[in-house]
Amino acid sequence: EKVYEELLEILGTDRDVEKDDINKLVYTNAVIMESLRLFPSVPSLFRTVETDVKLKNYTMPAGSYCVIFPMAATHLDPTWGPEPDKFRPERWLHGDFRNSKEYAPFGLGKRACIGRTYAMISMKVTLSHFLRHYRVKADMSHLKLNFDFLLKPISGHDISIESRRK
Ligand code: HEM
Repeated sequence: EKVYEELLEILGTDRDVEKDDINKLVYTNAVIMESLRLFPSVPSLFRTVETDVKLKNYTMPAGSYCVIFPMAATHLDPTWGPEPDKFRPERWLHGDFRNSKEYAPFGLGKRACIGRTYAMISMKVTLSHFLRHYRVKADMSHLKLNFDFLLKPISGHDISIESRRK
C-alpha cells in the first residue's frame, strides 16, 4: 500500500511512467531492493576455477566449480541492521547499502548482470502499472523456499489479487 501511495503521488492514477519518474520512485525502489535481498532470484554466484588457486589450507583445483557468494548468508548478515530476516524496505531509505559488499542479487565483478539497469527500470514500470490497478495480498507464513540455482518457492504461492476499480 505504501508503494501504491507513492505511485499516486508521483504518477497519479493513469499516467505512463516517464524517464524522469524512475528516480523519484524511492519507496518502490526500496521495496524491490528489499525483495531481492530476502528473495534473490539467483541466490548464489558460481565460477569455474581456471588455474589451481592456492588458499591457506587447501588448493582449489583447475576445472572445479565453486560457489563464491552464498546470498542466503550475506543477505541476512547483521550489517543489515536490526532483524535482518524481516522485510523492511525502510532500511534502504535510512542506511546506504547501495555499495554494500554483502548485497549481490545481480552478481559481482566483471561477469555481473548486464541487464541490471534494464531489469530495475522494467520492474518499476511493471509495478507502477500493476499496483495502480490491483491490490496484492500475500500470506508468507507457510512459505518454504529451496535455494537451488534459482530460488524456488516449494510450498506454492498464497497470493490474492483484486481489482482496485470495482
Ligand atoms: C531481477 C532481474 C535479474 C536478476 C536478479 C539477475 C541476476 C543475475 C545474476 C545473479 C547474474 C550472475 C552474475 C555473476 O555471476 O556475477 C546475472 C547474469 C547475467 N544477466 Fe541477469 N538478472 C536479471 C535480469 C536480467 C535481464 C533483464 C537481462 C537482459 C536483458 C540479464 C542478462 C544477464 C546476462 C547476459 C548475464 C551474464 C553476464 C556474464 O556472464 O557476463 N539479466 N544476472
